[in-house]
Amino acid sequence: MKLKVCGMRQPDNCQELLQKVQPDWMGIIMYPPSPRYAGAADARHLRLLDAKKVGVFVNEDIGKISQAVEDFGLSTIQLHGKETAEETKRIKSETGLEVFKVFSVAEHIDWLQMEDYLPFSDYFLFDTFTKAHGGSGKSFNWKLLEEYPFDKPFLLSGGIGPLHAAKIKELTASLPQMAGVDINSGFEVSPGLKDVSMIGEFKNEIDTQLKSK
Ligand SMILES: O=C(O)c1ccccc1NCC(=O)[C@H](O)[C@H](O)COP(=O)(O)O
Repeated sequence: MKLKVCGMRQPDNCQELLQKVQPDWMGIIMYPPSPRYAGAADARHLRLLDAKKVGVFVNEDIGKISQAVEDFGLSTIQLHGKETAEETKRIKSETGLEVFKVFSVAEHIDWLQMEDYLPFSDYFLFDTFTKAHGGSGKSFNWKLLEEYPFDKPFLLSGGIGPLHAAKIKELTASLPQMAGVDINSGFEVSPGLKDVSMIGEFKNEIDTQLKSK
């Protein structure tokens, strides 16, 4: 089971996470209003980290995305706003990087609107709808994913905490397209600072329960 730890920023915290947990991806928030926003000063140390780094963008200009790819040494672009399929296509082709397209879930999921994104997204990511776009700490109704109609792998996100390991196991057993989880505020000491021990325990738990992924 793949693990993305989002909202990383502080040098010691990033190093500790990489040494002790080795997540598949480390998310860096490129959206200035977020309390987890990482700016130019953070790029100086984040660019040196030997990890797959996901830049999380909200309706961002392609020029700024390309600059951030250089400044932070990104491996992956996460599009967390209302980016169209055409914009997603352009960002994918201009950067040549892995792309996660996010769909924010409120009461229901419109599967049809996702079809256009299939060729330009390496993973879909489902997060809880919030006016702040992400990092809400709230879960959506995961049962909605039982109707997931595509082969495209996806990551589950939104309000995941240490007590969700068993529930995640149940979900992934019936949904092989669920490739992993994205965790954030449920494992924080304060915005942008993670409790690495807690993440390590959670990873062990989902890995033992999900040996096949
Ligand atoms: O984390 C943020 O502050 C954030 C702000 C704006 C857009 C996206 C943001 N986070 C992106 C993520 O991938 C988070 O992991 C995801 O929203 C889940 O967060 P949480 O509900 O805190 O687990």
